[in-house]
Amino acid sequence: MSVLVWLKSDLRLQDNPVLREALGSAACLPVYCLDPAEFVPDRHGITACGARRTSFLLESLVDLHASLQQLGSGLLVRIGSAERILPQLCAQLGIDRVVSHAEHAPYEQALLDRVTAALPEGTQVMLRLSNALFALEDLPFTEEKLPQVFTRFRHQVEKYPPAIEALAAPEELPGWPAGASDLVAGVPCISDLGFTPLAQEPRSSLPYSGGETAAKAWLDDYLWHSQAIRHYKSTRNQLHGRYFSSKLSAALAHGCLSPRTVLLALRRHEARFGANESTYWLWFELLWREFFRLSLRLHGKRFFRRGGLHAGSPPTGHDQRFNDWRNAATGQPFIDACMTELNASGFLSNRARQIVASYLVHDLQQDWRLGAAWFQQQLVDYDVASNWGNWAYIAGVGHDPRGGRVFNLAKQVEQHDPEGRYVAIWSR
Ligand SMILES: Cc1cc2nc3c(=O)[nH]c(=O)nc-3n(C[C@H](O)[C@H](O)[C@H](O)COP(=O)(O)OP(=O)(O)OC[C@H]3O[C@@H](n4cnc5c(N)ncnc54)[C@H](O)[C@@H]3O)c2cc1C
Repeated sequence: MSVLVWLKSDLRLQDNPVLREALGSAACLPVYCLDPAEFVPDRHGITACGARRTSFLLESLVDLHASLQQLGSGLLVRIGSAERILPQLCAQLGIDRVVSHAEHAPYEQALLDRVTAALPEGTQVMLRLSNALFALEDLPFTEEKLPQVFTRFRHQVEKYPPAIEALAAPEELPGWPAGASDLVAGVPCISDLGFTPLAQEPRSSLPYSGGETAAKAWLDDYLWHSQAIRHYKSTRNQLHGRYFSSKLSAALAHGCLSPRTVLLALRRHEARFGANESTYWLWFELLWREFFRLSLRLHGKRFFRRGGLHAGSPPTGHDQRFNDWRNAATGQPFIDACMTELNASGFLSNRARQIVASYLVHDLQQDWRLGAAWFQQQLVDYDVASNWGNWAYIAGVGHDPRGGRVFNLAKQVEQHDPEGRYVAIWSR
């Protein structure tokens, strides 16, 4: 059996069920497709994937390629759409089976369907859920019965905790199929995708670069060396710095770490040093991530509608105020500092995300979906479910039982940046 492993947001060896499916096959070709459509601006001048995330992605691919080479394999990275590239490779190399990550979002599912339909007749497709905390069959409710309020979801999961296990990294992998040796492995540069190479942003709070190796080292630092986790509950709403929150979002979004690997490491930390309210709170936040993923699976395209899950009526349309917001030119120093950080570094603390999102929707009265699209372009840790789910929540058309969150800018600044230190950092 000759297997093509189509990697997407699962760029790691450890706890990767997709890669594990290739073990025991005669040949295996790991492939990643960089779709140029992701880098083309839409009518608002917004691309699906901006330069900072692309840079992190390419670093992750370089790291994965090196790790795969050590196992006797390697990563084939192609620029082009998966629906064109994968069927061609399957036909050219006589691939019997394509293994990939099962999707939970409609756009990604539609692509998967198109790829499947275009594969040569007889090619099997095998899908594995690789970035979820829980297997669907282990949840204490069916997918359709997902509680619509997070607290109820959390209570159910805590009352009937699903099993958490992580797969070991493979120790070796089958080589590439015969005929693949003339294909060139390796990763393109960012300029091949139309971006100007970026310098590191010295003020960035994101403490690591792309790839499983860096992500594992950061997780070790956070849980074991610095033990910053022990104060997470009291620091998580801060705005700037290396250790105020876990910074695991980028590693999770690109699949450099699986959520199960993170949770099991957290449990080991608790077994050694004791659980406290901070270790509990990291689990709590990982549950939010899982909740949004399950919700997106259930609600599909409704997740992206202006009226969201309840056919609500948040502000519609946009004008110059949206451009001012995205260009950090609103004239509100705190909002402009946040947007400067986002645009320069690709990262923003959770509190800053909430404040700028609330400001765009509730103060500037702009369509929340444009804000979500701008975050999608700019965030290194962009995750379809977490991004659109949080934006809808703040706009009052998502899962918030209180019907949306309005953050009073003056109060937030008073509470979180009373001396203007954060604004000073990002106004330079
Ligand atoms: C408007 C808006 C947009 C957002 N867009 C994204 C996004 O695209 N990708 C993303 O990963 N998170 C998003 N978040 C959630 C949250 O802001 C980030 O996960 C967090 O700031 C990342 O930093 P951290 O890893 O240090 O988080 P920590 O506070 O250390 O949390 C640990 C992990 O829990 C998860 N998590 C924490 N808060 C949330 C939350 N509110 N919703 C879902 N998961 C959460 C993340 O995986 C995070 O890495 C968004 C929040 C808002 C308000």
